[in-house]
Amino acid sequence: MFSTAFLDLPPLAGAAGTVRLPGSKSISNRVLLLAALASGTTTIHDLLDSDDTRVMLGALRALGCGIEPAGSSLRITGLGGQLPPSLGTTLLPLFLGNAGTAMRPLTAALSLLGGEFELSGVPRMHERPIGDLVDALTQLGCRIDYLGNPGYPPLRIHPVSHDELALGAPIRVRGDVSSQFLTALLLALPLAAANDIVIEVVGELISKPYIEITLNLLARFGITVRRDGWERFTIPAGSRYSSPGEIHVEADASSASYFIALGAIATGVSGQDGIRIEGVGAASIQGDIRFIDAAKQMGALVDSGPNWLEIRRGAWPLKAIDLDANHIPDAAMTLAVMALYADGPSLLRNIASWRVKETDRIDAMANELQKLGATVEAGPDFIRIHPLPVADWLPASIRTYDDHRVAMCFSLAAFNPAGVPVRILEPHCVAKTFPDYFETLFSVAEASEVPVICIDGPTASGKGTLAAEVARLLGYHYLDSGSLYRVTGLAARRAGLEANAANEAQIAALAAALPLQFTEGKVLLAGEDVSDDIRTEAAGMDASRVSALPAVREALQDLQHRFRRLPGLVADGRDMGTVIFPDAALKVFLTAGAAQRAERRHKQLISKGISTTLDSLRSDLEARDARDSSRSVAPLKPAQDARHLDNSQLSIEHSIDTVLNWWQQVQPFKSA
Ligand SMILES: O=C(O)C1=C[C@@H](OP(=O)(O)O)[C@@H](O)[C@H](O)C1
Ligand SMILES: C=C(OP(=O)(O)O)C(=O)O
Repeated sequence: MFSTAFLDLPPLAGAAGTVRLPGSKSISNRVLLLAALASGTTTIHDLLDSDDTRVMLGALRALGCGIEPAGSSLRITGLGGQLPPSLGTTLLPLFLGNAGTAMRPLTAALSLLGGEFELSGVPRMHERPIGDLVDALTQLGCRIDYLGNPGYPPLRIHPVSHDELALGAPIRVRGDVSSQFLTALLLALPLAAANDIVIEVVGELISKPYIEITLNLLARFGITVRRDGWERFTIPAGSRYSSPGEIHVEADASSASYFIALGAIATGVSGQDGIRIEGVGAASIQGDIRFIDAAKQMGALVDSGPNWLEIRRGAWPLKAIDLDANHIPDAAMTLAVMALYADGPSLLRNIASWRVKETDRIDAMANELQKLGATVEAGPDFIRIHPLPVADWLPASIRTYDDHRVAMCFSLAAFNPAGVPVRILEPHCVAKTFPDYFETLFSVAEASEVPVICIDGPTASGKGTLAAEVARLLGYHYLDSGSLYRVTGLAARRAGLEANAANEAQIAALAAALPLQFTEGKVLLAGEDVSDDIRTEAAGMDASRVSALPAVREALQDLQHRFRRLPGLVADGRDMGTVIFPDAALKVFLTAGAAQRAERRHKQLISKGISTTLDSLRSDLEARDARDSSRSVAPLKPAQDARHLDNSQLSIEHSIDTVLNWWQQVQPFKSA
């Protein structure tokens, strides 16, 4: 996951390949709750691991459910419809983040389970309505207090015995603000179904397909709800949750919408065409699978099987769409960005519920689309988006409002024909349902040019620390080119290859494919931390022998180029800006006086228990500088277009700020 303050997406040129998507949020949280209410154990395969499921799991654990890993799956031991006596009458506070699928169903279930609970969430959760559900439950005899604003969480739930509940008359619930209120009642009321329980929906039910998910999963847990249209639902007398034993979670169809759109928008790359999505297919039980119909209407070519989808670009520009999107409220946000690439204005109607989700999504989408340059009209329950001509695209910093879907759908704007980059602020909000969204996008997308920052400089100038930190703050990859010969030497030694000309081709092949990663100050070779192994005297000797082999030098050059991957690279070394990445957008030549560098190295060595003198270190450094800058191959010299940074008197923070400021200066973004 990207935990950076912002993530810059360079203009993306194309995309192709296969993605396997994480589990459905709506299915995961329903199955977790049903497994918790049932007796016995349920093994859940392919469960989503994200903020929304973590808060649900945290709550279930606090309620006394058994939760243990079973390989890559999760085994839940249910409560059998009863809270453990150990919970007693003490107040149990439960924090549910911003998960509607946890807050609403748990409110209903806990009201019927008995016990004292306090349910709260993030500030936005306290602005998301729950009054219609609380009204339905209080009408039944449940006791729920508002701890903040009436109609909204946080809530205090008090115990009531089932004898006190008025279950004889139909329970009326409004369905026109959120379908999750009805879902919550359907999931929880089997707890009290001594007789038939009837639920009547007041007002036009929205987001209907989510009710179908609920009914489908209830059936998997042994409860068959009778349905009369969308107005009346009957939970039969004697209904009991019975675990299916094992259950698989489909991949998330709403998450699939970004990749379906990607297939519709992007041209292929390197001879490959189209996006294949695995884990969800046309037969999905999720309503958002109907996004494929909208995508097809806009021109996408879609093939599908039971558990996969394949999407290719068809019509281009896309065809404008006019759609009642009430049945796909989440995925429809993706259409709003696709509309930028259409042949006329697109209208998404009947989407008033957007205003009470993670943020006011109608306002958020209108604001951010306008920042890209688009003309947008919005009203209480619609949004109309005009396509964006090539010349009108602006490089924008997209505010994400702590809304995962805003972050994900705006990434699609990086495919703009104008070649402008897109900045996504607070990209970590995707953790709500798809923590590795951007990594997944980068695994199939290709940029015409991946940005590179080069930091070159003499030994002990602090370039490694500076470069690694700049990379971390930007979410970029990091290349410590100075360690490459050492790692190659080590890899050759481990493969039993003496570092000599006879083994040159083999060592070069090894070097070309080194599975290397530089993270958190460590050098990882195939995931193993070799930071100390490459610093030994012997490793130094091996390094200098392999570096004398021309084929190895060439292979390492290719390897270094391959570090240039989305979303960007910070490379440190001696010839990054001059030889390896001459087209880098920012080159920094980092220096410090020999005295300061000797002092830093001295401190470093002392801390490792190695004794040495400042004077000898300083003369070694000066001799090495002279050798480095006079050698014929890739001498240490600043690139012509490098910016010089002498950090002799600067703190590391100051150096980092300087480089980041320079980086901002070469970016086209205006502030958010
Ligand atoms: O029941 C569910 O799993 C959901 C129902 C929908 O909410 P509304 O019914 O409030 O539209 C949807 O937006 C949400 O992401 C998940
Ligand atoms: C509306 C959403 O979430 P929630 O389940 O919290 O309602 C969503 O995921 O788009």
